[in-house]
Amino acid sequence: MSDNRTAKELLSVKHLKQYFPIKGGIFGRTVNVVKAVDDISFSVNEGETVSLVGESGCGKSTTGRAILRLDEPTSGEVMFEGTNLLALSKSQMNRKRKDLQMIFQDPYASLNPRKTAVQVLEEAMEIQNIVPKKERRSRAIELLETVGLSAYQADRYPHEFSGGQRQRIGIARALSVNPKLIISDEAVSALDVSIQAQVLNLMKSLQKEFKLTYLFISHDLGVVRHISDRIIVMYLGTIVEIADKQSLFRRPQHPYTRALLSAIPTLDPDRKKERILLKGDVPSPLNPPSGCRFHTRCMYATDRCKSEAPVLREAGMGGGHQAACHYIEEIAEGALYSRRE
Ligand SMILES: Nc1ncnc2c1ncn2[C@@H]1O[C@H](COP(=O)(O)OP(=O)(O)OP(=O)(O)O)[C@@H](O)[C@H]1O
Repeated sequence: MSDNRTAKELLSVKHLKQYFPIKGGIFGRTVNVVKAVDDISFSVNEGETVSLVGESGCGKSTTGRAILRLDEPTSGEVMFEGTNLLALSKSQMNRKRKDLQMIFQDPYASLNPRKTAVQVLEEAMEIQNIVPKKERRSRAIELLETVGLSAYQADRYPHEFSGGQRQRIGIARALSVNPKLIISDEAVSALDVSIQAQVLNLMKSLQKEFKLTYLFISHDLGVVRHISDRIIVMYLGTIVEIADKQSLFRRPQHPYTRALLSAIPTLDPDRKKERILLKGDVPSPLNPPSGCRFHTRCMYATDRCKSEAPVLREAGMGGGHQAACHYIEEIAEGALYSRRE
């Protein structure tokens, strides 16, 4: 966990936009645009775990992919150790990828079925040319052991491993190039709950051992609660709230965050909470609502929310807690009542 007094910024995303053109007609013209990520800014400090959460389609994966330039962002800046990644040439960016690795939800899809575990890691080291050829195999085996696999499993193929073990290989592959930042995109979502906990604990211990920084993408607030230092809540391509984990869970400020948190089951009978049901589905990013994007589902929305987009501003008890809502104070004081039956 990072200490704010000594925190050093590793990644800073500024006004990032990712619009995907939708082509149509016989001439393949752009007929519409998906605003998957629409002007978001945030930073991640060295050694920190910052999570991006929100419902499916809110732009979490798109943000991760844009940072790594797996898709070229429409505009904005991605500052990594003071260098704007979006201004690098393709070959400079390829070299930089050593420092920024991504792990995915489905390691089976991202592992070559014809390569053994050890070959997967050797290949990653070869691409980045970081370990002399004759040392790669022993380094790969060492890494497999670091992530909890055994040397005798090194020459097995992906299909010979369980889902959790494959994710461990995915993590070892990311580690094999000595990254500084790991972007984890729903890395434990496909695993059974008990295996999820093991992989999350492994990620935590690797973070300490290798001084890693994580950007952790997940739709699951239970998982995010386990691993995060700070949490960023996204809704329809925008950020609605940023806070450290304790502040977010104890004092959520945005009506959307309140609704998300109210859906987490609690085992404590003294802390029964009222479930806030969100009406309707998430609108399409092809045609996002005017003003505050959440206004169509917000029980507090006024005419102002329909026309004026709120900006992120200090909320709650301060300390970096920010939310984008016109009525943070009124909602907190209970002065605004639900406008919907
Ligand atoms: N290459 C693309 N072309 C067109 N639209 C895209 C593309 N990639 C993503 N989108 C759209 O952008 C929006 C955001 O998608 P994204 O995958 O980032 O969401 P997410 O929050 O990660 O959700 P999920 O967990 O379901 O992947 C969605 O509406 C998605 O359909």
